[in-house]
Amino acid sequence: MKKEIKTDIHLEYFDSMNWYNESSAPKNVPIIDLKGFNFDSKNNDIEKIKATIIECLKNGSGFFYIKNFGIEEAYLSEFLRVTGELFQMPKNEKEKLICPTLPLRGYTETNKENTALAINSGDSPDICMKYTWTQNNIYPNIDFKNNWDLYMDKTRSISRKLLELIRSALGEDEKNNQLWNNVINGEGMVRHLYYPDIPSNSEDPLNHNLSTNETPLRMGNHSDIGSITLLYQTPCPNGFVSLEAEIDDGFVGIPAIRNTMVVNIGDTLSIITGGEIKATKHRVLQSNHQGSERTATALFYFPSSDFDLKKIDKTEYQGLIGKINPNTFSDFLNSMSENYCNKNL
Ligand SMILES: O=C(O)CCC(=O)C(=O)O
Ligand SMILES: [Fe+2]
Repeated sequence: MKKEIKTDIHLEYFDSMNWYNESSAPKNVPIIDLKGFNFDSKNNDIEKIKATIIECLKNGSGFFYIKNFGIEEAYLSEFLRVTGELFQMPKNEKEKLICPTLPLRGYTETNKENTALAINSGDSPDICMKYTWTQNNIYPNIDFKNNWDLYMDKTRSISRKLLELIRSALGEDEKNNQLWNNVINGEGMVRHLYYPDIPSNSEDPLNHNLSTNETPLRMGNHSDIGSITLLYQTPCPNGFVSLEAEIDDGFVGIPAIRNTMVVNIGDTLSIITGGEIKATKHRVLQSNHQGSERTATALFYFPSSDFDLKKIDKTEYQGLIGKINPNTFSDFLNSMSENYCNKNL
């Protein structure tokens, strides 16, 4: 049955946001237009798109934008409105959506996770609230559920199609590579991150950056662990560019460009291609000034739960796996999730 989602209510608010335009995309981060794009047809555009993506993933930044990806802005604005309401709920109501058991899902309070620590690439708690959608979800109301189901369906299907393109561009056999099949027939996890306006010099108890001289961060430098990530970000009102990708030994700002999503590759895909394509690290900066509230909605696409880690040299995942010795990707993911919370806070 087709789900009806109300739209357009929130669009005016979108118009007032401080979006960047396409000319602000960094030079090594191409914007790929998927307009009218039929992922199945064999036309020139597909070849051009494949070539641009592969060049970017092999020799470029590993980050690209997509536009005209088939999700209406009116729907996205409604999705963000419904989701924003969750974060505005009273603390005790939000706490009812905290889920202590696996799989990782539901509401997560700010500073409770430490992405960088989880993958051994630093120690910097995530200064954002999160809400996660995967299986056996807990949610505030049916309107919310419908919006999130749809977001999951749409972004999962884009991810899958992009992965099919990448596989074909790499010349991989469509049938016989079981690891690739498990990657393509994967599962999604959607996480919405709400970064409150906590400038790096603020006395807010959630600001852990106050005493450090290093670059103030609200998420430490990391690569994603799945196969591909699609990120829909909204801009900071003060114009601050918060997301940065590590490109050629430096960090490059990835601004929120209206009507685009950011795409990057995770460790799993890098590993199964023998490092041929890269999982670019990235981090999220904290602003020195007020007006730095932002949101990011990530679809992490993971291989199917039976993706056989035994077929992969586990040293490839060293640093992530730690003491655990998982056989399948879902064991791996669950162990990562368990280790994810910053128990020192
Ligand atoms: O907030 C962002 O823009 C990026 C978040 C991110 O990298 C992640 O959750 O893995
Ligand atoms: Fe990430």
